[in-house]
Amino acid sequence: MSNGNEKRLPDDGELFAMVYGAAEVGRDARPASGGAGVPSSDDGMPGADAVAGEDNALSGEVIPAPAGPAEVEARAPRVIRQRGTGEPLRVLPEWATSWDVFLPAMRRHTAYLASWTAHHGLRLPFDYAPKFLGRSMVGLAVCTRGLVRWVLDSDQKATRKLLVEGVRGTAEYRALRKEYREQVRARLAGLTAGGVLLGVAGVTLYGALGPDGFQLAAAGAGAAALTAFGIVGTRKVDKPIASEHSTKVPALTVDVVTDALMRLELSGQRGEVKRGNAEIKVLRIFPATGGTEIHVDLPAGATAADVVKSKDKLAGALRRPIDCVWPEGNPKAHPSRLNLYIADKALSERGVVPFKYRRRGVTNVFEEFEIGHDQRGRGVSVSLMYNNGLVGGLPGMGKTFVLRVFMVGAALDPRTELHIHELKGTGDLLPFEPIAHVCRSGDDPDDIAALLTDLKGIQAEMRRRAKIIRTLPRSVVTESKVTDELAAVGNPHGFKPLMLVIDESQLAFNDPTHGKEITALVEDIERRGRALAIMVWLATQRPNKDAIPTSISALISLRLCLRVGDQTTNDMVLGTSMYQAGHRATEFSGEDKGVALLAGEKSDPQLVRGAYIDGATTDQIVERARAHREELGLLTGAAAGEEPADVDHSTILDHLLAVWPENDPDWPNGKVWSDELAARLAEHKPALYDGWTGPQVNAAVKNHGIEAKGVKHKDAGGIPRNRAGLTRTDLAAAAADEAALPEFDTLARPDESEED
Ligand SMILES: Nc1ncnc2c1ncn2[C@@H]1O[C@H](COP(=O)(O)OP(=O)(O)OP(=O)(O)O)[C@@H](O)[C@H]1O
Repeated sequence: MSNGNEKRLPDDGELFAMVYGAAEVGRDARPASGGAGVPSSDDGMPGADAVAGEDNALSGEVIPAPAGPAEVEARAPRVIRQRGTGEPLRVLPEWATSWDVFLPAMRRHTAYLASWTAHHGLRLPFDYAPKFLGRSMVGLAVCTRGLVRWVLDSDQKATRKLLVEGVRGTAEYRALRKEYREQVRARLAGLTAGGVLLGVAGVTLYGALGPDGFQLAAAGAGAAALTAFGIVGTRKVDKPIASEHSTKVPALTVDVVTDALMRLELSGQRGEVKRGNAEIKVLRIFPATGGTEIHVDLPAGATAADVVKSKDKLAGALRRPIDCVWPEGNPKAHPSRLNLYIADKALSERGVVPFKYRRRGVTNVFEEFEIGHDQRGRGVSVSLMYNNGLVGGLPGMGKTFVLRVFMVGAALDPRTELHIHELKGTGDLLPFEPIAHVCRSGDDPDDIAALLTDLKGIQAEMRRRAKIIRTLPRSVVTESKVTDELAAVGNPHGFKPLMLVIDESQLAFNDPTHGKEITALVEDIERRGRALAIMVWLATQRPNKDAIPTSISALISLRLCLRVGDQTTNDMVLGTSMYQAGHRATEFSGEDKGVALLAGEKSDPQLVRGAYIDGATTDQIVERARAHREELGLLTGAAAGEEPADVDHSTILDHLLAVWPENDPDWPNGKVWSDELAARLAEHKPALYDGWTGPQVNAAVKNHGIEAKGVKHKDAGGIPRNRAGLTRTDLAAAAADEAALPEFDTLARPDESEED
C-alpha cells in the first residue's frame, strides 16, 4: 500500500479522469489526508488531479466535460424507426399481380418479337441463307485441308525434318522414312475404310428405306453436313451472319441511369455523389405503357424537385429528346424518391388522344371527367365544379381545342347552362350554339355590350342564389354551397351549373368603354360564383396583367399553359416561380399542339395532352347533348329559341339619370346622397342593383370620372347630416361626354397595337 507521498504512475481509471474529468470516475472522491481539498483515490493516495492541481495547475474557463464511457453507453443510437423492417415480403413479382405492369410488358415484348421475326424473316432467304452457304463452302475447304494435313501428318513436319537432319543416307534415315510412309498408308486405309463403310451404310439404307426414304435421309445428311460445314466456316470467318440490332440510344440500365443522374451533381459538390447503395440507388427499372419506368432513391440532401429542375441536362445525359424524359417526385414515399418515366416516343410523335365520351356517355360537372392523357398515356381527369379556369398559350398551340374539351365536358351534363363569348370572331365555339344559353362570336361593340349584359344577368343570378342559400335550412345546405343534390334536375331552387366562357378575354378587359365594368363583374362572379355553381373559363394568347387583371388571375384555380415563349408568361399562367421549379411550358416544341401543363389539380403541375375534338366530333356531341336536354326540358336561352335579351348599351350614368329627376323637389340643390341613389337604383333595376350600397355606387361612377362629394341634407328625423353623394350636373356632363365619344371601331386598341 502506498503512503500517499510516494510518486507513482496513474492507473487507467485515473488517466480517464484526467482526460474526461473526475466526475465520471471519482464521484465519491473525498479529501485525502495528504492535503486539504486535494481529491485522492479511494485508497487514500493523492490522485492524478492532485498532481495537476499543485504543480501543473492550469488557469482558464471550466467547460462541461465530454461524456465518459458510462454516459456513452447509456445514449442509445437515435434511429427513427421506419416502415420496412417488419414489412411483409412480396410473394409474387409485380408483373404477376398488376395488369398495369403486366400488359405493357407483354405488349412491349410481343411488339419486339413481331418486329424481330419480321426483320430476320425477311433477311433469312435473301441474305442469311446465301451467306451461310458460302460459309459452308469455307467450312468444307477447312475440313478437307484438315483431313489432308492429318493423312500427311503435316503438323509433325518440322519435327520430322529435325530428326532426319544429319542422318540422311543412313539406316536410321531409311527406318524413319519407312515409318512415316506406313503411317500415311494406314491413315489413308482408315479413310478409305470409312468411305467404304459410308457407302455400305448408304446401300443398306437404300435397301431398307427405298429410293424415297433414302433421298430424304440423304437430304437430311446433306443438310446436317452443310450445317456442320457452315458452323465451321462461320467460326473461321468470325463474323455473325445476322445483322446486328443497332439502337440510336443507350439501353436503360442501372449504370446508364446512375451515370446520367451523377452528371446533375445533385448534392451540389462535384464528385460527392457516388454510385451504389450509399448514394444514388436505382430501385427498379420496368416497362410501362409506351415507355420505361424507373424508380430511384436519390442521395440524401437531393430531392426529386432538383432533378425536375435539371430535366434538360438529364435528357441530354440519357441521350433522349427532352419530351421523352419525365422526372417527377413521389411524395408518398419521400422527397428524395424519383419516379422517372422515359417514353419511347416524343409526345408530338404519338397519335392524337381520342375524347373518351365522343360516342356515348354523359358527364357530371361535380365529378371528374377525362380531359386527355399524360405523358405515360394515363387519363388525366379534372372536376369542373368549384373551379375557375384559365387557358393560355401561343397562337395556334391549341387553346381553343383545349377550351372545347372543358366545354364539351360541361355540355354533356345536361343541367349546365353555357354562356359563350368567343371574342376572336372566327366562330370556333359556334358549334355549341344549339345548346348554349348565350353563344356569340366577335368583338364588335354589340358583342362586348352583350357580354356586359350577360355578366350582369349572371351576377344577378348569383345574388339570387346567395340569398336563397342563406335562407335555406342547414339540413338542406350542408356546406353553404350548391351541391350536386341542390343542382339536381327538378330541384325547385333551380341551381343549375352555369359555365361562362370568354375566349380571347383580353379584348373584353381592355375594352375602352366597358372594360372596367366587365373586369369588376368577372372578378365578382369569380369570387362569389364558385360556391354557387358558376364556373368562369378564360382563354388568352398572352396572359399578362392587361389581358387578365391580377385581381381576376388570383381567383383562378385551374390553369392550363400550352407552349409559351418566355418565363414571365409561363409564370403568369401557371403561377409564380413555376418556371424556376422546373415546370416549363417554354420547353414544348411547335409540334406539341394541345400539350399543356395543368396546375391546380395536383400539388405539382402535371403534363396533359388534351383530347382531340375536331369540328365534326363537336357537332356530333352537341347534337347528342341537345337531344338529352330536349328530353329533360332543359334547353334555355338562345338554344330554346328565346329572343336574346336586348343589347343594353346603357351605363350606370344613364340609370342614375333615370332615377334622378332634374328638379328633384326633395333634393333641391341638385345633390343627392349616394345611399339614397343606391336604393332608387335597386328599385328601378333590381336585377342589376339589388343590394347595392352608397359606396358601391360611388365606385361605379368613379370609372366614369365622377368623384363623390360631401352633401349636406336633413335625414329622416330632420337632423342635418353631411354624407357622400353625387351632383347631377356631373352625371349629366359625363353622360354627354361619353355619348360624344368616337365610334368604338375607330378607337385605338392598346393591346392589339402592343402585340403587333
Ligand atoms: N389536342 C390536340 N391534339 C392534336 N392536335 C391539336 C390538339 N389541339 C389542337 N391541335 C391542333 O392545333 C391546331 C390549332 O389549334 P387551336 O385553333 O385550338 O389553336 P389556338 O391556340 O386556339 O390558336 P389561336 O390562338 O390562333 O386561336 C388545330 O387546328 C389542331 O390541328
